[in-house]
This record gives sequence, structure tokens and C-alpha cells, in this order.
Amino acid sequence: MEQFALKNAVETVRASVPLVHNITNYVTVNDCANALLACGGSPIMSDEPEDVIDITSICGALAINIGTLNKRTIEAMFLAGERAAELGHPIVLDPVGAGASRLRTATAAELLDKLPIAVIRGNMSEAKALAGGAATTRGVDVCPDDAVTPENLAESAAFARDFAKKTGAVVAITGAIDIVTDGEEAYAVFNGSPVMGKITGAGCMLSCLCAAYAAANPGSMLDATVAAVSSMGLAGELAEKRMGSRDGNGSFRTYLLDALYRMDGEALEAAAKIERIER
Ligand SMILES: Nc1ncnc2c1ncn2[C@@H]1O[C@H](COP(=O)(O)OP(=O)(O)OP(=O)(O)O)[C@@H](O)[C@H]1O
Ligand SMILES: Cc1ncsc1CCO
Repeated sequence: MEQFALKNAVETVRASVPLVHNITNYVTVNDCANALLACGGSPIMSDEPEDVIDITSICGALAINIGTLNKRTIEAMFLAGERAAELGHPIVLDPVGAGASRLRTATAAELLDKLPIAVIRGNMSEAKALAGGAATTRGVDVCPDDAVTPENLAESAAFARDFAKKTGAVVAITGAIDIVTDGEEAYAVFNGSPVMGKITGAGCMLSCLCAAYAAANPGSMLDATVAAVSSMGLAGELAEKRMGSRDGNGSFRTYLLDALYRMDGEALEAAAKIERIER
């Protein structure tokens, strides 16, 4: 990853203000909208089948999040996805809770099969469930046994590369260590804060950021995704540093948004902890 690409990616989002269509869950929808505004994008939420084709047509990217899927929103996901594909808009899939239920796993798999998904952003349990491995997802959170650690990083990256190759998507598997790969190149991103796991929606917000970065930086989905992932990680670090002795996850959530809003490309280049993972 060229260092200049990070600053450029951050600034391109602010300069182009990509409109992102979100079909997402009702738990973190407001955080997602605010995260998109904070990074310089513009959100629109729409999940009514009769509405989504028009809405996605005026956007630059589509973010599909299956966190609280239902039959109506599943129909909307496919309708919007087909239209986004016709228009060449990048589609980001957040397979929230894949592996936790049959409907989630099957829906995420069908979305991957039928739509040209550009970026898959999820935790390792969700990725394993989708790749056809053991379904160990603990609800919407990663199963501790699946977490990426320094010890299993090489093995985890090999899995992520295979998954990316199989799907044709850039895969971002997040957690304490994030892995981003297009099936060839793979990077580990070490930015982040454990407090991010103590709020709901850090992953959902990151998936929206991936969509904004992909829309604004269409030349390389890999670079765009690495930039989105590292900026979210750095925002988490800055938010944690700002926490006072009486602050908890409520303040952290606000500080995280503030840090995304204040994200500076040069500061990101200086603080990003990105390592190329050799085969
Ligand atoms: N223990 C941790 N240390 C550092 N960063 C973390 C940690 N856990 C999560 N993160 C960061 O939080 C963000 C979201 O990743 P995570 O894997 O928690 O998503 P998720 O499980 O899909 O979240 P959610 O379902 O709550 O939206 C990423 O930027 C990741 O780097
Ligand atoms: C808690 C929760 N349940 C369904 S979606 C969601 C938001 C985080 O993934």
C-alpha cells in the first residue's frame, strides 16, 4: 500500500461527497448515517422494494447489511443490487450474523452468488460461515475461537485470500487485527481499540465507510477498503484516548464519530499500522 493512497482516499471522499444507498438494520441505522456524514459522504436509507430502484440509481454505491433482515428487505436487497450492478456501482455486503441462523447464512450466500459484490466486510465467524465452514457465529459478534491473532495471522490471511478469490470480492475481515485482501495482495491493519467491541455498530459503520470509499475511489477496491478500515481503526484509537475516567461506551460512540469527522489524511498516513502479508 503506497502511503499517499491513504491521504488521497480520505480526501477524495470529502471532495466527491458520495451518496450511499443503505439497506441496513434498525439497530445501528442512525450511527451508519452519521458515520457516512462524518467521513464526508452522504447517506440515504431506503428498504422498500417499490423505492429502492429509484434511490440506488441516484447513488454512487450500495451498502447491504443483513442485520435485521426480513422478507420485504431481502426483496429490496436483490432489486437494489441488480440495479446497482447494471449501473456499475460498487456493492458492499455486511453479512451480519451469518452462521447464526439459516435465513442469514442462506441470504448472504444468495446475495454473493447473484450480485457482483465488490467488498465483503464482516467478522471472522461471519466470513467462515459464508465460506462454507463451521457456523460458529455468536449472534452478531465474533466467536472468540475464530478471532484473528498474531499467532494465526498467516493462516487467517490464507483463508481470507481464498474467500476473496472464490467470491471475486475484496474481503475485509475485522476484529482486533483486520485483514483486507483482493485474493492476491493481503494487508493486516493493526489500528483499532477494544472499546469498539463494546458499542454496537462499529462494524456496520465501517461497512458504510467502505461503500463511500469505494464510490469515491473506484480505481482500486483494495486501496479504498484498506483506507476505510485503517481510518475507522484510527478513529477508534483517538476516541479511546479521549475517554475520561467517567466515560463509558456512550461517550466513546460520540468520540468515534467526532474522530471520523476530524480524520485527517496526513495524520492517517502517519498513524496507520498496515503490514503487507506475504504468502
Ligand atoms: N479488540 C479490538 N481491538 C481493536 N479494534 C477492534 C477490536 N474489535 C473490533 N475492532 C474494530 O472495530 C471495527 C468493527 O469490527 P468488528 O469486527 O467488531 O465488527 P462487527 O463484529 O461486524 O461489529 P458490529 O456487528 O457491532 O457492527 C473495526 O474497525 C475493527 O478494527
Ligand atoms: C445487535 C444487532 N442485532 C442485529 S443487527 C445488530 C447491530 C450490530 O451488528
